[in-house]
Amino acid sequence: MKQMIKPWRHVFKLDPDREIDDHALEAVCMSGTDAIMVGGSSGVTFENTVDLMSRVRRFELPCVLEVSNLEMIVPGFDLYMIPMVMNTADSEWITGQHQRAVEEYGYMIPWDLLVPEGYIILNPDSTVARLTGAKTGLEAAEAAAYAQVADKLMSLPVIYVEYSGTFGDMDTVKKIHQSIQSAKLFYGGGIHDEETAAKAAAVCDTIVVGNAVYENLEQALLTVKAVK
Ligand SMILES: CC(C)=CCC/C(C)=C/CC/C(C)=C/CC/C(C)=C/CC/C(C)=C/CC/C(C)=C/CC/C(C)=C/COP(=O)(O)OP(=O)(O)O
Ligand SMILES: O=P(O)(O)OC[C@@H](O)CO
Ligand SMILES: [Mg+2]
Repeated sequence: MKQMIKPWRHVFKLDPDREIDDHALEAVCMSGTDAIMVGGSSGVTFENTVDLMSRVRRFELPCVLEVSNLEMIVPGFDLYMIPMVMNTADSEWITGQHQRAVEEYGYMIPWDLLVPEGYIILNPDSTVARLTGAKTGLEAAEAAAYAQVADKLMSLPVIYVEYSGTFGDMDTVKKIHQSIQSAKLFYGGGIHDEETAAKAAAVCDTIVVGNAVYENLEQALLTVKAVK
């Protein structure tokens, strides 16, 4: 099951805390994207997550949950992506919440469906950077070293370079990509049209498009074309 992420080149990330009408949701799900990732850094609850999952489930593409709090865990997703923030000193976001989740869910956890992600958060102005106390002012070599810790020491299957809200430094993403061996590199942040999609797709395995869906859907849909 976990292998399903390997060929993904394009993912739309939908936020349960934001409105999307049926017409827009259909366009996103029928766009040719490889998967829908459900997630967000704030305002995500059990209710709004169930609602979005059941609407996405009308379409035939993979639908995965990116877990950012314990309240949003809903059964029925294809996979559960579990962020572990590499560049924070606050262990709460590396193993702390995870330890409590395992304690709480215990034997119910479908381990085969869990995909840990080594998160490297690089936009200092993002909600997620503030929330996790991420050390964002990294040189490319420093970021690449975090990526190698995730890939070569911790054997995480996914490294996620997160510039949520802004288009990042593609040289840094490229250096990270060149430095890793086994993990798949996801990039997200500020991809809003075909051009930014193509630039990001050239330096990572999988691009993730979030806010653009809500800000300019027509342009957001063109990001699929850039990687296919
Ligand atoms: C029966 C059944 C299905 C059981 C469920 C099994 C399961 C999934 C068990 C849990 C196992 C487990 C170990 C869970 C971990 C729990 C947890 C809360 C971990 C913490 C994760 C973490 C580090 C969160 C920090 C925030 C983060 C990295 C969020 C990722 C999403 C993100 C960056 C969104 C960006 O948000 P966006 O909305 O774009 O931001 P803006 O507001 O700035 O736009
Ligand atoms: O919303 P954007 O900036 O596209 O970022 C996508 C994703 O990486 C957010 O977690
Ligand atoms: Mg967002």
